Amino acid sequence: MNHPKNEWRLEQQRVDRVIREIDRRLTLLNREASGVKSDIVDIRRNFWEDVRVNFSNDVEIHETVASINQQARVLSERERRHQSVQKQIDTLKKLKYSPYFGRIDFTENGEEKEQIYLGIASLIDEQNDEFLIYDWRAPISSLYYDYPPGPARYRTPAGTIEGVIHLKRQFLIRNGLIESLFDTGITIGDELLKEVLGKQSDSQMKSIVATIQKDQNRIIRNEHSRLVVVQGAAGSGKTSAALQRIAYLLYRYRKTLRAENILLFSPNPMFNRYVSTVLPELGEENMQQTTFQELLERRLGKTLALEDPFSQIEYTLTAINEPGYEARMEGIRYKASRKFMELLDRYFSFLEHGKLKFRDIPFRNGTIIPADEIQQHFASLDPSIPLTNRISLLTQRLVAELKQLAKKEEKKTWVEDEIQWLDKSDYIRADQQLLKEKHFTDETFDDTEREQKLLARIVVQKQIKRSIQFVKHLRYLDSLALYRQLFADPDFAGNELGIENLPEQWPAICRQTVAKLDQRKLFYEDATPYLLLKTRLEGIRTNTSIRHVFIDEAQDYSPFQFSFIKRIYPRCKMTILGDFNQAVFAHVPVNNNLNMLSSLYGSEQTEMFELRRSYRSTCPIIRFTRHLVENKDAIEPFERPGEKPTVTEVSKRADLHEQLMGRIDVLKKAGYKTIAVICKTARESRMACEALEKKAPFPVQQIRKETVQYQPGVLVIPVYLAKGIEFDAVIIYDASEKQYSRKNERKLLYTACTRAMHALHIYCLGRMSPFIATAPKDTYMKDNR
Ligand SMILES: Nc1ncnc2c1ncn2[C@@H]1O[C@H](COP(=O)(O)OP(=O)(O)OP(=O)(O)O)[C@@H](O)[C@H]1O
Repeated sequence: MNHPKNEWRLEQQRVDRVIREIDRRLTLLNREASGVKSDIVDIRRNFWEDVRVNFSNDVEIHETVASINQQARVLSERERRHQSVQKQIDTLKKLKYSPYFGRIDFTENGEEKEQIYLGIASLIDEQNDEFLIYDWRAPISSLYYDYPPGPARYRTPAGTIEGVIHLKRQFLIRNGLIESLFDTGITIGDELLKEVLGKQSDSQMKSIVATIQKDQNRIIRNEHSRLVVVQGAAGSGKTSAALQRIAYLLYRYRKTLRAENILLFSPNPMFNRYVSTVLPELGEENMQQTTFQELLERRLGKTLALEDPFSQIEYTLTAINEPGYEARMEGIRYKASRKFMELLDRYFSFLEHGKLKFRDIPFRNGTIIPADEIQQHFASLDPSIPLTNRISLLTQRLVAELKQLAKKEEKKTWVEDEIQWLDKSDYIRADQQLLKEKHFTDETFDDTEREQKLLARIVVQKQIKRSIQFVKHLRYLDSLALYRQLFADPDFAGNELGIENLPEQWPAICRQTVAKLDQRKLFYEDATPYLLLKTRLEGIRTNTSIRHVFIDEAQDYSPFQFSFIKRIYPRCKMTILGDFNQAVFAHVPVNNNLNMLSSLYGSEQTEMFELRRSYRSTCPIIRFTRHLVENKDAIEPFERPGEKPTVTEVSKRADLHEQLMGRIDVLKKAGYKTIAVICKTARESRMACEALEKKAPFPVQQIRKETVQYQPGVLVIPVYLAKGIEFDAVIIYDASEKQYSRKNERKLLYTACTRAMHALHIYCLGRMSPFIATAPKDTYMKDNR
């Protein structure tokens, strides 16, 4: 819609007025910040002068401690104030650059018309209490995202407010100047969105605050469900909605919720960095981020070498001709399935009525309580007591026994030898103890003997402490041996647990698992089931400080993994986002979907959302990529113009590399900032990178699983590491039928192609993949060389 010049001028005048107000505030806040800062410097410099220090007796010590605490409190109050002022300054600076992005004129029924301007934070004119800017998260702001002009309503804590929107205006303001201004009607084509999406990417994700879509807004503002599940097409804004939702929750619950109470599970370490600028852009601190692998490593400790998911996927894609491959694949799928969960349940019941496995309790270089003695103690406990309670009782008993045994040890000769190696501080401790007991007179025979006894106790305590810790941490319980027992005899599950329908290759799966465990290594697929068994026996260390968990790329998680996360964070709400068309891990069944997640908290506590419209790629790219999946109708393109993807078949690898170089050159000249050559595996990626590096007059970045950050430019990456990330231009290194024709490779190819924002070029060494061949011919341009 065109705007009369006058209208534009009036809006710019308002921007200028708001910026003057921001400047006034900034001057005041900067003054306050420097005052508080000099207070802090003064307090730090004079800390010890202002504290009264006297350690001459108990009363003085007490007063000294109180005085130090008082001074520390003053200091930390000033530091907090400084942080808060600094945060306000940072937000105001962002507002100064771009005060707002939207306006609605709204008449609440029975009230006067109001102009509402939306930005990343609220700003009130202190003279007349007028809202110059409304925070986009304020209740009234939802009108902007939810309705076109016409009747509209929004919810507030006090009830629903109804009225009419007369005008909905979008702005692009940079550096205080209005660059564009659109009024949106009911028409679909969203000019601002087109403009935003048409931009080049860099290596960091952006906030979508100005153009949040209605269906995304429902996810962002959901407050009632314990579990929010989002199934969304590639590029439909799942990650974006998740990050905006975090910002929303931080605003909505600002009195009780902090960024450190929110945890995001990311697909890989590079993704952590990729999304890390979104919340700061909105004036919020970043939530905590982790990967499931990090969680496993923290919980498993260093006792076992754990395979990572990328090594597992690399194996599944490259080891097809190796012996044992089929068994391992079947094992990966089975160990992630509900059937295996049932098997573990039965095994747990079996253990409740049978024997556990124990380790000897160590003391010095030997054993103080052998495993079979622990087994006897355990057998003597009443079997009707629940297993975990019996384990607690056993632990108490063992600790008591260790204390008894320690007394006996004090009399042994090794103790005398060790007394001479004690520290000076141990002698002082013994002397003080004697003094305290008021038995120390002059040098008497009795006192020397008492001192020897005390020193003997100190020697033994130092050693026995380790054994007691060993028991208290339940390391005497050999959970790994119990997990191993499941596989040690392939008939065990059938005969002892009554499990039918074991996988066809169960004996081979058992052999592989045992062989791995005996090397003190753990396949990735064993890690979560093993931890679940371990925690059911030993109890679980829960984390109650986390109140919201977000899981992105959730299609790659198994039911075991969701259960495990739920057990660790028992109090939290969860937001789970995924796309089953991008399930690239071998454990995910081909026809998987996220509906099964409703069983996690029950359907009444769960809300499911679907995002169909894909924003990342141009319309021609989406028209092509949606044919790579089976449910193409669940993907709708956003009308952004661009070139059709190209598909080129070449017969020789040398020609392929030649062609890639030519293509990269054209893309660079066209101004694309991030150009990714996407390979199927890390192995292919290494080879491609070496070949390109030899020819390229520019740097080529090879992305490995350890990579945490990439720079704009040319990069070579295996598809499973590109999850969640996007690039201006994507080149598929080799999409031939050799590479992508099995069922599970369809989703891999779809994931790779959907990383492209503006340009997609597919190369095939030989004939193209059947997944491409079945796409309508008019959705791509074919180029035969
Ligand atoms: N409402 C929106 N306004 C502007 N840009 C948007 C919007 N929604 C999504 N986008 C853009 O679309 C792209 C894809 O978004 P995002 O990465 O959040 O999608 P996704 O569903 O997580 O994708 P994938 O499943 O492929 O990882 C990003 O560049 C994002 O900024």
